Amino acid sequence: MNDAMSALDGHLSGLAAALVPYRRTAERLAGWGTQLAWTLATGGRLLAAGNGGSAAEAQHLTAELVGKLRDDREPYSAIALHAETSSLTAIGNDYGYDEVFARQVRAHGRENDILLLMSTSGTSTNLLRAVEAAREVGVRCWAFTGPAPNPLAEVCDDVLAVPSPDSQVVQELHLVSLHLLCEYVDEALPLVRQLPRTAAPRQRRVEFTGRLPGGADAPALAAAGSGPGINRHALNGHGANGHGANGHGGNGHGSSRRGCPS
Ligand SMILES: O=C(CO)[C@@H](O)[C@H](O)[C@H](O)[C@H](O)COP(=O)(O)O
Repeated sequence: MNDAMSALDGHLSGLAAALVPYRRTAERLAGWGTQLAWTLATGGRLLAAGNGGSAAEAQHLTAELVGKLRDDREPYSAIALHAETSSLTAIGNDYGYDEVFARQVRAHGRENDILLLMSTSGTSTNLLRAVEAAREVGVRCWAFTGPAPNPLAEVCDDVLAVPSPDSQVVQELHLVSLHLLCEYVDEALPLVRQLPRTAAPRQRRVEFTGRLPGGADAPALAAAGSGPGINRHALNGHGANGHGANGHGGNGHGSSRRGCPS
């Protein structure tokens, strides 16, 4: 057997060995698809990031959502953070490479958004910092990683950990996973479009302690029934908005799940 053939056989046998355990862990993608469809259909956004080969995968995913997977549908908001080259280089230059995603999460992330991080090792510091930033702004975190346990898997809300010791195989199954995720999003969209739109699009959580522009304060509005579950910690800078109140306060962990059909 020549070298080319042994590389071929070695690679394919590594891929084949990972498929059965991958099949089990990938079952979670159907639920992720429903949650992501709900997020996107209610004005939320997907933020995605990775380094190197995983950056290309993250960018592939956002392209499927902003464009389309297969059939025509409305475009959805999805940003690959590493592809923001001027922001990436400026933040890297001014704050260090560990901050390149975290600062963008603080800038773009809103409640009801999802951050999907891709990493073969699960140890990249800039991704771990991005999770910390997501906690601050109430964005839910998912990760595609290599084998668990790993640090990124530990800190995210959910993880798809590809059970292969080969980072190339991990990346290849991440590509399968992002395609599946988009398939599940497209499947779920007709269903979630029928649900009441309870989320406020693009709303940043802001601590609010003073009076509203109209003169009333938040507890008075809540007592008057201005919005079910109104939460003064979830008010935006323009006054009360009952749609943005989730009743979870500032826990930063999955607080964007209000009404989500998970
Ligand atoms: O594509 C590959 C290896 O397959 C490389 O470019 C790889 O993505 C880079 O070394 C990354 O920096 C690895 O980061 P991570 O996957 O461990 O988070």
